Amino acid sequence: MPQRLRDAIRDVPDFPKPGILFKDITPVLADPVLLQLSIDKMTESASDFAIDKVVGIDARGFLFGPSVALAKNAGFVPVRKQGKLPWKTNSISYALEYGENILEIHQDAVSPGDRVMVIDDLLATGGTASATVKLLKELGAEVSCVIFLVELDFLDGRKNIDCDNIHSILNY
Ligand SMILES: O=P(O)(O)OC[C@H]1O[C@H](OP(=O)(O)OP(=O)(O)O)[C@H](O)[C@@H]1O
Ligand SMILES: Nc1ncnc2[nH]cnc12
Repeated sequence: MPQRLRDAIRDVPDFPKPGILFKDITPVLADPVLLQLSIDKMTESASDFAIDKVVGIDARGFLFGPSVALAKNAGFVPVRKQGKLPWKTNSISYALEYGENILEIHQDAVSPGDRVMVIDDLLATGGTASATVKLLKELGAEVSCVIFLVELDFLDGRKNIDCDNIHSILNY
């Protein structure tokens, strides 16, 4: 079954920039069996942790985060690209495999001592996830684990993320 998941992820060369091999997860989303499997595997990866909040990263972390949050009996918190969150925010600039941007979180989205799990679809350089972990730690949260569907091993992005428990369902 994980092989079916791996086979469903489509390689798109030179997107969004020349030289980038883009891993397209939309065929996984379109298949209810593979979507459920992805959510189940991501949830299982965090089975050792009691979690107060699941944090999803804009935008593809939102595709899995709320379902995993429900499975973990936890709330969901969005970390968003700049200018999308209406209340008081903390922000951080970061670089990713093909650009740079600013991420924001609501200042009241997590409380000091909250045990949080971070979810995204893919780990490349780790710039995005590392910035998210920094935002959460600034607010006093305890980042229990960081979970991805896909990890690009050759970029070694996990070394940039300040968390002892990083797990991916599929490695390339
Ligand atoms: O490990 P990194 O090098 O930081 O790259 C990984 C990030 O890049 C993608 O997001 P993107 O910024 O393309 O946004 P999207 O989810 O809105 O497509 C992906 O969903 C991760 O969030
Ligand atoms: N190669 C890649 N494929 C899909 N999403 C990405 N985000 C960063 N790098 C990526």
